[in-house]
Amino acid sequence: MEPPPVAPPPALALHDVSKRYGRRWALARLSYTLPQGRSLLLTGHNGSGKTTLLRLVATALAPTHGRVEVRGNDCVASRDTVRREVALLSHASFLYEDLTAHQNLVVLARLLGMEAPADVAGELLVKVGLTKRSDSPVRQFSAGMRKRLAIARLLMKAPAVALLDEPFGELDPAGILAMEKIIRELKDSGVTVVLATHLIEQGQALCEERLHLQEGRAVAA
Ligand SMILES: Nc1ncnc2c1ncn2[C@@H]1O[C@H](COP(=O)(O)OP(=O)(O)OP(=O)(O)O)[C@@H](O)[C@H]1O
Repeated sequence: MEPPPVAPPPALALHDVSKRYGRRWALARLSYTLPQGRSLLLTGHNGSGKTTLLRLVATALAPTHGRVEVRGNDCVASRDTVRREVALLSHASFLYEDLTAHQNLVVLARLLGMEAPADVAGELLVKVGLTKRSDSPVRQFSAGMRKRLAIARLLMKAPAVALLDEPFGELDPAGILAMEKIIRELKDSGVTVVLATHLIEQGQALCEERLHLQEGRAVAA
């Protein structure tokens, strides 16, 4: 008789995670498991720890105590593996200011070893509604345009886990609709979405699970 199939590791696992900045605990003894195939809405007031948690998962920070795992890989011990699987859309957009939108995406496409970088870049600019400004340098971009270009970068990376920190911030109504569509498409293609937002209605419509933080602890929403 065949042995029973091995269950896939969770998309995300937090094992008693704490993070301290100086004397301030931003996260305190957080444990949580997100099964594969589910998406997570992260809520909480300003300063409750959402960005800190996303940065731990993205391996931009290490926990002070405890362990964070992405698809069974420890975010500290297997940092390079995790980095290949996650992408973070954050307040800092990591764009080359003097390059155009199109050039920014071409640079990334080359780094990722893609064939036809210019074509891939062009298609993504259509998707995020930036074709009219594709040849403008990023330093001339508004906050919302930067957000659109940042999500194009994330899509190009095609991560298994997409970490979205306030993806709707700075976007106009059409941009919010476009972002919702992009998030739905990510989910439909099997990407795990972790979405931190103050727009709870939008977030609940997109995510099956919710984790609400209060002063770095998980509490009932
Ligand atoms: N680099 C840092 N140095 C010191 N303290 C920090 C740093 N980053 C965050 N903090 C503190 O950690 C706590 C959690 O901050 P965090 O940015 O994770 O919250 P947040 O839930 O994302 O807030 P917001 O909704 O305002 O984006 C806050 O008390 C904040 O002041």
